[in-house]
Amino acid sequence: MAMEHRSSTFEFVTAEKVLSVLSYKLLIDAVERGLGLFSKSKSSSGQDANRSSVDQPVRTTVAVPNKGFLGCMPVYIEADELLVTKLVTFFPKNENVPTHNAVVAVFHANTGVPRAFLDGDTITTRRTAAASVVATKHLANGKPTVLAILGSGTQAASHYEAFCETFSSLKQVRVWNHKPERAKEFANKDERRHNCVACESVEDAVRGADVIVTVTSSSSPVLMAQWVKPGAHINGVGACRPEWAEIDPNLMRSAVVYVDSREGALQESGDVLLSKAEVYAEIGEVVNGTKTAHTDKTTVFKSLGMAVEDAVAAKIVLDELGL
Ligand SMILES: NC(=O)C1=CN([C@@H]2O[C@H](COP(=O)(O)OP(=O)(O)OC[C@H]3O[C@@H](n4cnc5c(N)ncnc54)[C@H](O)[C@@H]3O)[C@@H](O)[C@H]2O)C=CC1
Ligand SMILES: O=C(O)C1=NCCCC1
Repeated sequence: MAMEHRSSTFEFVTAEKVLSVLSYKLLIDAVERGLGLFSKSKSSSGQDANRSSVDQPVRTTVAVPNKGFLGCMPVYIEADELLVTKLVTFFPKNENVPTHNAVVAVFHANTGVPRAFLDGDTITTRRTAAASVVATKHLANGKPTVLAILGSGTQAASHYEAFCETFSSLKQVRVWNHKPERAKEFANKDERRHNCVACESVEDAVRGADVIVTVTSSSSPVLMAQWVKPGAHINGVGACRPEWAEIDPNLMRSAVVYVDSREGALQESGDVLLSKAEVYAEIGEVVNGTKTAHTDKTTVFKSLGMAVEDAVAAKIVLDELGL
């Protein structure tokens, strides 16, 4: 009987349904608030009326040797009564199926009963780009006109969309891929990409760019310090393993480094760990006004991805669909 009750109470929300309601307009504001709540939860005392309680341990992973990993990303956000976990796999060598696959499970916070399961690929794709937009809004030096994207996969596409939608000042988007034909395919995908040009080298793509996004599956640095314009802002989105890096260690050490979670970065980010760069702040601390946005300096936002971002995205989907 209990099983019958359960199976009739939770829904599976497909990728199509998620995409139909998860707009960047809603998502960027929600992710910004989520990042702020996450950083506030650790900095204020239990007596503080403005305290927010977000319980989000660092992602746990199990490896499948020479293939990939399964990550488990739980969170509880007291303010929203959200009890959520994402299960995500990353198999970078996949050829004919996506490299990332995920489901997001939402539970009723007062009973622990399952409420809904959502396609997690679409949530991961969009909320990651939304987090980069939030960091760029706070850390870019003025209105960006040139964006460089290194990598041309799923995240490249979502970052392209989210950035073009948010920053009307953008005049040119340059894209690079280690397989040049893939950069050309990306730039020529459809007429909406009229402002997009494929570049032969990373240097051609990033020279003079105001904002750079690294979204590759590379395990060694692709973005070199000497090519980056002083004052540029970089969103480092790939390299989610402690032994992987996408960004020149000299660039990591000379830039002001922001992260999504300090604890996460110190466990998972090869860009931070291998370079021994100092982490200046969490981006949520900038959102909360407790740390400075050094917009006049070269800045790096090292993003690893957080459950709090998945949870606020899931909330938008459930609210919009009335579930
Ligand atoms: N920070 C976050 O929240 C998240 C980070 N990611 C990471 O972002 C990166 C991109 O993810 P997706 O676009 O979904 O993956 P994808 O598999 O769709 O694209 C990967 C891109 O990297 C390129 N690439 C592969 N090997 C390379 C190499 N050795 N050098 C340079 N480029 C190489 C591929 O050609 C492709 O353009 C991955 O590292 C992924 O793990 C993904 C999701 C969330
Ligand atoms: O936050 C996520 O989701 C992921 N981050 C790093 C790569 C796997 C998925």
